[in-house]
Amino acid sequence: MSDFIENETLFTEFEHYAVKNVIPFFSKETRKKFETYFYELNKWNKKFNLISFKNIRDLVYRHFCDSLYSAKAISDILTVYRLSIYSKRKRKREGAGRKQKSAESAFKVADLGTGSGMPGIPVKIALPCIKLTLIESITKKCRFLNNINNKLGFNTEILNKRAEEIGQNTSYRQQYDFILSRAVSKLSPNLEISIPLLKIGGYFIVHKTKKSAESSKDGLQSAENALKHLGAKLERTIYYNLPEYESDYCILIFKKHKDTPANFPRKSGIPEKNPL
Ligand SMILES: C[S@@+](CC[C@H](N)C(=O)[O-])C[C@H]1O[C@@H](n2cnc3c(N)ncnc32)[C@H](O)[C@@H]1O
Repeated sequence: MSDFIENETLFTEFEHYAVKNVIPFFSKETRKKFETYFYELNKWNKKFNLISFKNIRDLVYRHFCDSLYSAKAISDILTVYRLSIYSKRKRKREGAGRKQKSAESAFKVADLGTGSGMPGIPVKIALPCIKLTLIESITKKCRFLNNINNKLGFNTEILNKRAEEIGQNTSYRQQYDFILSRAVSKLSPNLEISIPLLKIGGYFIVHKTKKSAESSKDGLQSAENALKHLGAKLERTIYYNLPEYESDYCILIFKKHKDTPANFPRKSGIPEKNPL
């Protein structure tokens, strides 16, 4: 019972924080889905060690809240193009045309190196109309992803493969509007496995700490060559803090402006071992 009250209070705090700082729309359904994800992650993590978190506050703030900043980045980008992703329900009520609705729900988003679903699952909870693909090379994590996909009633595509392989497959190459990535690798290899999946004009949204984005070894400076080869440019950086954490966080948003040459991504492991 005390666990239940503790979780209820935590989720109410989380909801208030999210609505004030990250996403404007948090329905009862949104909360229920986050609770289901929280419950399933706690249950599976005991057996399969899918993700590290110190306690339940850490799971909710450092993982869920942080992931929601990817949803904010997507909706900010779409707002610039006057395509509010939150408006689908409102337009439905108002009886808007079928053509407009199908255009909005056609955004294809992939989370590359998603692990136990972050940031992809929180983003799909916040923005249910996106078409989501989760890419993860470890099978036990994909088993969890299949389970949570069913529990949440989503029709997410789950690819249990290396991103290098997917990036050379014509069914996936240059097919996505947004690629998301969090804690997968250093910036240059992360760009090499992500940018080939984007359509021209698509966005790569990557979570970093401010410190790592600015570091000469891992950060933006070290990725200049990769960006030139891959045909992408840094468009924008969003800085933010998370409640209870001292680090400064940021999201780097890159835009793809031309075709990626056919030799990228290179074979599995090479982008990491021998960064561009
Ligand atoms: C540190 S975890 C982060 C997981 C998740 N993004 C998060 O923020 O909690 C990195 C994940 O990326 C996956 N990964 C790393 N390189 C990959 C690749 N080339 N293709 C597919 N998955 C990859 C790993 O298996 C691992 O599950």
